Amino acid sequence: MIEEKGILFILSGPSGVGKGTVRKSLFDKDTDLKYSISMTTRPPREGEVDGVDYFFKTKEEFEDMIENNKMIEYAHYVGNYYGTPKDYVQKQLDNGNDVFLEIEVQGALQVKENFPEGVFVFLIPPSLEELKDRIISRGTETEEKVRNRLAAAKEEIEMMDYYDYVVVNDQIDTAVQTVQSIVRSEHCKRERVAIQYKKALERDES
Ligand SMILES: Nc1ncnc2c1ncn2[C@@H]1O[C@H](COP(=O)(O)OP(=O)(O)OP(=O)(O)O)[C@@H](O)[C@H]1O
Ligand SMILES: Nc1nc2c(ncn2[C@@H]2O[C@H](COP(=O)(O)O)[C@@H](O)[C@H]2O)c(=O)[nH]1
Repeated sequence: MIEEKGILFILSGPSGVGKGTVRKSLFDKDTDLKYSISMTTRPPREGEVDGVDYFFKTKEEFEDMIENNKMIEYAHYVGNYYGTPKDYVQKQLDNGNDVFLEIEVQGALQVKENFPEGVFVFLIPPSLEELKDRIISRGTETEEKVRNRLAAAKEEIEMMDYYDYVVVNDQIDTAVQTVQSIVRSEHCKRERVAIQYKKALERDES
């Protein structure tokens, strides 16, 4: 009997490109995916709920998780820690469920080392001007933070070659459909491989 593990999908890209917007819209359509809620030391924004948007932790709590090897990846991004707790992701994958991470680039590259079979999707903005407008119009960051996030964005965009897919988030509906097609086609691909593998085993046994 072959245990079929779930697929790990990683959506990454610069701050403000629309990762959260795309992910929420995708989850409205694709209920089979499991979203891994990240942990962070940044304070909650207005309307954000602990355990829904993030697990909000103190620096000490976060560092304790790191020391106890309980994170799949983590990054220190523009003044705060962000990371993916290990237990939930591992359990879902072991149960055959597909898991979706929405994380920044340093973390995605760590995941690639430990889960090279993951599917890595990079979201890019139509232009840097549009990226700046999106971060500013969201209204969540101070001027200094916008500057820091844009500086990080320029370095992050250079890393897109490490990803399996690059999707331009110009029109939101098109970007969501593209990510949904990637999820579906990767799923079909793995199912096909599993079927071929089972057939090969059956042939060997007979
Ligand atoms: N295709 C799009 N066209 C225009 N505006 C968009 C588009 N996609 C997202 N936005 C807007 O851009 C802003 C940033 O989007 P969002 O918060 O989803 O980005 P993000 O990549 O998740 O950011 P962060 O990494 O900082 O969490 C939001 O105000 C969102 O409504
Ligand atoms: N490496 C990780 N990055 C993460 C994780 N969760 C979110 N993020 C990314 O951090 C930045 C900033 O997020 P914000 O909510 O303060 O705007 C953004 O790019 C997120 O995608 C994580 O678990 N690991």
